[in-house]
Amino acid sequence: MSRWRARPGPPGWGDRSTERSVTHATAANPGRPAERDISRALAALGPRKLVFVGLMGAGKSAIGRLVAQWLQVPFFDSDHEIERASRMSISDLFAAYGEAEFRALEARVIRRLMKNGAGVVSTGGGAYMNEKNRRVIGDKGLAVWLDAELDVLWERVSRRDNRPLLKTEDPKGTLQTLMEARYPVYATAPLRVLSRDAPRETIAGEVISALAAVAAQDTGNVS
Ligand SMILES: Nc1ncnc2c1ncn2[C@@H]1O[C@H](COP(=O)(O)OP(=O)(O)O)[C@@H](O)[C@H]1O
Ligand SMILES: O=C(O)C1=C[C@@H](OP(=O)(O)O)[C@@H](O)[C@H](O)C1
Ligand SMILES: [Mg+2]
Repeated sequence: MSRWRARPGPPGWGDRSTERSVTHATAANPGRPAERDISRALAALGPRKLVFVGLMGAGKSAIGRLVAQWLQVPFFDSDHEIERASRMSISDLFAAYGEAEFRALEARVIRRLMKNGAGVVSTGGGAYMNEKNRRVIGDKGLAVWLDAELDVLWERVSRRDNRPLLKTEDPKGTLQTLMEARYPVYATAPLRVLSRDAPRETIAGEVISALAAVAAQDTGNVS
């Protein structure tokens, strides 16, 4: 058994059906899950990073930030870190140096972000396609795939033109091609949550539940 696993809890621990879900939402924290679920999620995470993967527009950056806020752990967005380090926007980086250079920077940033204990990392949509990135994420983190249908992604990404890979004649078709190539790889992530046309708090709450369920499963294995 690895170090980070949760210890057995009191009777009823893991039997979600017998417990009422008490929400700890406040005006400052609308939709925040019950403290019990937050604790379970943190126990499952241990000293690792929760790493959001998925296609552009899935909500990795938005949901990742909210989950980190609820768990009260540090939040990092790999694209933001790349922009900070290079002092360029992702679009300018692609234009000036090309995708290969961006991917090299991305891999370096991800390796760095996976260090130093618990936290949440939102990756850019291409990061999980790199085998080395998947390895470091698997070693030091727990990946959650925000799975979403094409129309949901398209509705979100078409609002802004900050995604260089979509600067094509048929951006929706490009998104679909990326889906076909990438979804089998995203599907190897240990956790999956369906990102859809629902409030951010709903999706973030389902991420917390998915993490909490990891703790419950582990507890079930300890006897
Ligand atoms: N559940 C949601 N409901 C409505 N809008 C959302 C939801 N999740 C994300 N968004 C919005 O969709 C856009 C893309 O989200 P973002 O977090 O940038 O995705 P990603 O990082 O996966 O590309 C942003 O404007 C974000 O605020
Ligand atoms: O899918 C991709 O290859 C990319 C996704 C973007 O991040 P988001 O997924 O956060 O939009 C960003 O890293 C870059 O434009 C490339
Ligand atoms: Mg993002």
